[in-house]
Amino acid sequence: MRLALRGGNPLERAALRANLVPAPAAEAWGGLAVSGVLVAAVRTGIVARLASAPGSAAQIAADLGLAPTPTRLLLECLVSTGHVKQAHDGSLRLARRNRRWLDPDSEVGVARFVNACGDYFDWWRDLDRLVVAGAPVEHHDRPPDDPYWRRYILGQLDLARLTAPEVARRLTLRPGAGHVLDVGGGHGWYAATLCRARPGLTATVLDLPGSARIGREVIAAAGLSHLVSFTEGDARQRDFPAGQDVVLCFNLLHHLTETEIPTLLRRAHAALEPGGTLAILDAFAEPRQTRTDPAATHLALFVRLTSGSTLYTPDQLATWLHTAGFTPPRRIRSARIPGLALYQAGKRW
Ligand SMILES: C[S@@+](CC[C@H](N)C(=O)[O-])C[C@H]1O[C@@H](n2cnc3c(N)ncnc32)[C@H](O)[C@@H]1O
Repeated sequence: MRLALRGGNPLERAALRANLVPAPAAEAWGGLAVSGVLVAAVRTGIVARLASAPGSAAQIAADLGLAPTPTRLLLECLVSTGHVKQAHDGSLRLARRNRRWLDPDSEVGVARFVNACGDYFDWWRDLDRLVVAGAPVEHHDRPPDDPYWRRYILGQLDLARLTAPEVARRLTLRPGAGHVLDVGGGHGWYAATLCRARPGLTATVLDLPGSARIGREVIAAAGLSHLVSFTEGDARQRDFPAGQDVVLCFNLLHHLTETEIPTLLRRAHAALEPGGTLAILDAFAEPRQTRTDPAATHLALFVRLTSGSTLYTPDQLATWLHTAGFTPPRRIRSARIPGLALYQAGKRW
């Protein structure tokens, strides 16, 4: 996936190709600007307002009690990026392409993830501190009642809703599997979707208190508390409850260090019944790819910035799994899950 500066017309494209444009200046300025506009449009309620009905900039500002001129300017930015369309009479509406992603009522909406991205501004600002001193943000160390957890976990829920049905469909579980442990499961949506797809399954999510608190609310609001329960704890420090048929470990490894992961995998192995399944969903470094992927390299740096960790390679994962007592992992490919890889391994002994 490219994170690219593109010309808007043939002349601009030619100027870019001829290296007449100071691309680094445009990239340093423009990336933040596009992100800031989207985050503010969600946080101020402009996106939700546009999703409910079209309106002029003045109407939208009045309805939401916002400052008229900045609201108009922000809406003009959204029109310029194609997120919003303007009719001849000046009324504004969410562009059809973006409605499915930004409408709060859309089942695949990601507005809450956009909202969560607002937390990243401060972190990127301090990137030079990481590079100088090596000190990450450690965002999981916040107190459990910090409002950050809600933004974080609801943002992750938006992404999980996109992929959970396919993940639930593609995982192979042994017949009669009854219990799932979702380590670092946060919102619990992956576990809930799996349980709904396979009658007879129930799940426990093990997560830090700040995440578990939000996850409980998410699952209760969906009426799924009979399928998914939560237990609070640090997966690096405690054993996992025994008797599991399935252990999920989704988007957690990239928050952990090379010494923490083998221990966690040994715990997962100990918790599983014979023949049980471990499933791992995560972003991985792909050193064998000839072309470097800008989205992946930036994600690797982001992970270092936020958790002091990194993206690991599939080979590292295979070695850790082998040492912990799992069968060689089977990679489940999916075009619907860009940037993420789903692996499944069985308990070997
Ligand atoms: C990126 S989110 C992924 C949430 C969910 N598994 C998903 O894939 O959408 C990472 C989750 O791991 C949890 N987590 C991070 N460090 C943890 C730890 N040491 N013990 C337990 N959970 C942890 C976070 O609280 C968060 O819920």
